[in-house]
Amino acid sequence: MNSESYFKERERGIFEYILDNIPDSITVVDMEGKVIFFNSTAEEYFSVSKKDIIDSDIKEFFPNALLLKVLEKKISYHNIYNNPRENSFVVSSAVPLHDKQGNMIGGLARDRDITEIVKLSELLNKTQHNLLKLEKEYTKISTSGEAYFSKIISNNANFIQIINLCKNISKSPLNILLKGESGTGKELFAKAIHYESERKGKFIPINCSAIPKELFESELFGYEPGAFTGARNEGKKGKFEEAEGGTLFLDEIADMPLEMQPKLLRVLEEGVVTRIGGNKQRKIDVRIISATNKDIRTLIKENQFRNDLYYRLDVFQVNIPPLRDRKGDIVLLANKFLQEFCMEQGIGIIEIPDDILSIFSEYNWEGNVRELRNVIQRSVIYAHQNGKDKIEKEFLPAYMQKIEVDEINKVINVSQIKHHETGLEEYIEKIEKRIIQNTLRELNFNKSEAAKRLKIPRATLYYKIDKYNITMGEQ
Ligand SMILES: Nc1ncnc2c1ncn2[C@@H]1O[C@H](COP(=O)(O)OP(=O)(O)OP(=O)(O)O)[C@@H](O)[C@H]1O
Repeated sequence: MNSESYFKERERGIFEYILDNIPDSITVVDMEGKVIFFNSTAEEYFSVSKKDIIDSDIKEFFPNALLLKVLEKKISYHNIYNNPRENSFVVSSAVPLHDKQGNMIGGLARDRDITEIVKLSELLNKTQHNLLKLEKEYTKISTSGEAYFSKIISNNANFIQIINLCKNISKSPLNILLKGESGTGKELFAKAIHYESERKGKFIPINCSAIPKELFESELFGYEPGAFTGARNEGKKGKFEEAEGGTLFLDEIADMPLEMQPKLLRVLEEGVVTRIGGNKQRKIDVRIISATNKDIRTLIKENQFRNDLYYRLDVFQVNIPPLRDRKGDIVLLANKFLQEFCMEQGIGIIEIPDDILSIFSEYNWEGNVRELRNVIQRSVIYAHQNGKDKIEKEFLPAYMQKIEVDEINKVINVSQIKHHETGLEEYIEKIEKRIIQNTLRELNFNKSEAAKRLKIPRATLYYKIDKYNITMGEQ
């Protein structure tokens, strides 16, 4: 072999090596359809060996090969989807080959295996389908009564009783009056009762203190086309109609204008509404849950609220206690909100140290759970911005920072102390022992100084040191 043909042969070797190692299959045919090149990837794709196919007619192996069309029509084909074998998918392109003078001398086909992509896309379709199913399930569950009641958390026995009571009455058609300070969770209760009731219609909330007096009637009962200037041409459904088959939540009911009250009473008594400007009576099946933080009986005495309406609304009364009367819930709720916000912000859990919990349990919480939620949200943001993993006093609102915490509260979280398995006496003795030990240690085990500090006779101190088996000196 002369040197020129040696180099040509070598070049061809390198060229073949490259083509054998690309992820696409390559097939080259001459004008008669004889296979003159078939790379290793093609061998794998089509399970045909080079030695069998080279110099053979491509028709014998692939009667529908795209290359046959190229030879016949002398044009290129690009990205043709092909399924040559079961469970095997390729995208093929085939082009004519020309010599330097522009004469067609054969064709080249390139096939890209997309089996994995097709399988992944099938998997994605299946996953999307399942996700859709799960989304539907989730919507069903998350709007169920159980889901709503599980949002109301408490470890206060009285409060838990109230939750259970509400669950029990939710399926009855009784109108309910929820009484409680602002932010105690009245709306949360109203929603939970509605969803637990399994009433088919919607839950429609309306805040009586937020609607201008003049618009009240049209908001509640709706209006017919052209009922008044500024009315919509097509008329409008009122909240009663929107809540058909469901629940109408009248929040801040005490703020219902006096002149509206007899109209509401009539609807409740007759079970029909008539839109403003119309005379068609529409039968309605709506359960009313109302809520107030005012004492309606006082308003009745002051002629600000109608007695007869009050009795229609207050068929069943639920009193929701303020947060300050269920101190144990403060820690529980604070931690729940903390977790929620940290998750929402995508940050690690921030701790609420005991001294902050002591401030929380000392504070009056006029704004109840809503205020607690806001304080936690604000503190988490400040802690995160300052790169802290704990809530510090300065992250609290200024009015809370001023709160002086009771001495015992500082050491132990009083609101957390409850029945202890050792029994009261033994528990108190443990605390007493710890106080004596700490005082002695602080005073370098000087007993007479410790007795003075603890304001007990020396003999009593000796007795207790003996009783509790307190060792003198650092351990
Ligand atoms: N026991 C509870 N458990 C969990 N979250 C609660 C609880 N009570 C109230 N919340 C939350 O506190 C916030 C205030 O509750 P809600 O709006 O129901 O109070 P409200 O009594 O209706 O207030 P207002 O009288 O001002 O309308 C809401 O974010 C609610 O989810």
